[in-house]
Amino acid sequence: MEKLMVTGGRPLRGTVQISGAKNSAIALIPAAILSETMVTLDNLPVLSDVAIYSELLEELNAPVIWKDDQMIIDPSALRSKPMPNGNIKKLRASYYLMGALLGRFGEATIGMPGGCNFEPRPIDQHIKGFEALGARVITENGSLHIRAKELRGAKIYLDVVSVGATINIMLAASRAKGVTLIENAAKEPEIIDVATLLNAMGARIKGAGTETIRIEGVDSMHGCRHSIIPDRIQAGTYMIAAAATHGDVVVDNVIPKHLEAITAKLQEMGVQVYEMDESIRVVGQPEYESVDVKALVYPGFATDLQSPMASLLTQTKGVSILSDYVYSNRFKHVPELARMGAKIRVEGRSAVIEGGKLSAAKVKATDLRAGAALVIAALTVEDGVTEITGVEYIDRGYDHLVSNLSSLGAEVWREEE
Ligand SMILES: CC(=O)N[C@H]1[C@@H](OP(=O)(O)OP(=O)(O)OC[C@H]2O[C@@H](n3ccc(=O)[nH]c3=O)[C@H](O)[C@@H]2O)O[C@H](CO)[C@@H](O)[C@@H]1O
Ligand SMILES: C=C(OP(=O)(O)O)C(=O)O
Repeated sequence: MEKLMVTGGRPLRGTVQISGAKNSAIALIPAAILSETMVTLDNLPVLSDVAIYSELLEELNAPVIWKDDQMIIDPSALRSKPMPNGNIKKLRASYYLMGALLGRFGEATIGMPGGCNFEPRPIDQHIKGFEALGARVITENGSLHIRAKELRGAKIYLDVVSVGATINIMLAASRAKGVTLIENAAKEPEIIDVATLLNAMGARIKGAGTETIRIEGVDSMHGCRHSIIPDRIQAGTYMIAAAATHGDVVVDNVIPKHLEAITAKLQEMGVQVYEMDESIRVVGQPEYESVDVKALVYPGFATDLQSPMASLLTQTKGVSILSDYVYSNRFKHVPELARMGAKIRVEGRSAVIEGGKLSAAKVKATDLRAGAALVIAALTVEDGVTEITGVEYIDRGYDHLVSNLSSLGAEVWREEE
């Protein structure tokens, strides 16, 4: 196991290139198995979740060629197989194999997903969707057994706006007979990205990115080439890090529209943010106003940026309230930030954060974005070296983190624990 070492106190300066979105990639890879011929994905991020997913496809007899930021998936000899354990447990998005295998074979046996379990993350809306499409779903020995004699289009109203359920239902419904309507669908950019790939593979999906998605099932799907959208969460993390270190950073290869909520919040604090065509420049200032932030579903402030934002809010001159309306208890970073001297406490679904200087400490990343929060906090520390363990979580979502931060002038390195 490795740990991350950070000597902070240096403003980040320069340009950072953002890779493709993790949350798209790990939905697009399983989506590819709905095709009978080869699918090529470009702008793929180099992340542990992507590596695990490519192994999952190999297990299903779909060979994968992955070089740099391109993956070629050959699902022509794909076979249906129960996948109760192993790699399935290593990532959250393994649940997309439920929808994809159900669509392709009318059956799937998949273990309960793993990944970042910062709080219970039910999948009842996924199950409700599969059942509405005519599948029988049984939970046994920690796996879901999903079978359908025939998948039939249906109208599905999601009780909770869920990214995963929206995508999983889209996957299965693409190969159902007739029309499926998903009402109260999630609107995240990654959902549009998945619909774009599926349509290029021959699906008939309309309305992705709105709260009603219409899917007309098709009998067969074919290969295509697709370029993954930029990772708005990685981009937002670098924007926050630039502000927290009072630096000046151009975050390149992004879709500024996807970053409007974080841009607006940084500007409200007094950070200068300039939007360009495919990049955003963040110019830090000596002092920041405290602000209140509410994490919501898209286009609201992303919950995945809530923990990194907590670190920035320790650098203001007042008291900020950071609430999460997607996850009620996503605050595992709070005790770790407190170890670094942050005046922070949890009240209900909010963190109350009083500005003040942080100090170096030994801290632990307990999940992906909690890890990002600790890296940002460590970058602000003026004296000493911060040690961050649990780097394997950070590697789920940030590729080239050490080289990216180093090229921006940070002193960051990895060491064996
Ligand atoms: C792989 C991936 O894309 N992960 C993202 C995805 O996770 P994921 O798709 O798992 O998150 P959801 O959008 O489903 O979850 C949103 C909320 O709905 C609840 N819920 C969800 C499904 C369900 O069946 N029942 C239910 O109650 C969850 O507990 C949560 O409170 O969206 C989250 C919310 O933007 C992000 O934090 C994750 O980074
Ligand atoms: C929670 C996250 O991912 P996952 O849903 O894959 O655990 C995240 O990306 O912040």
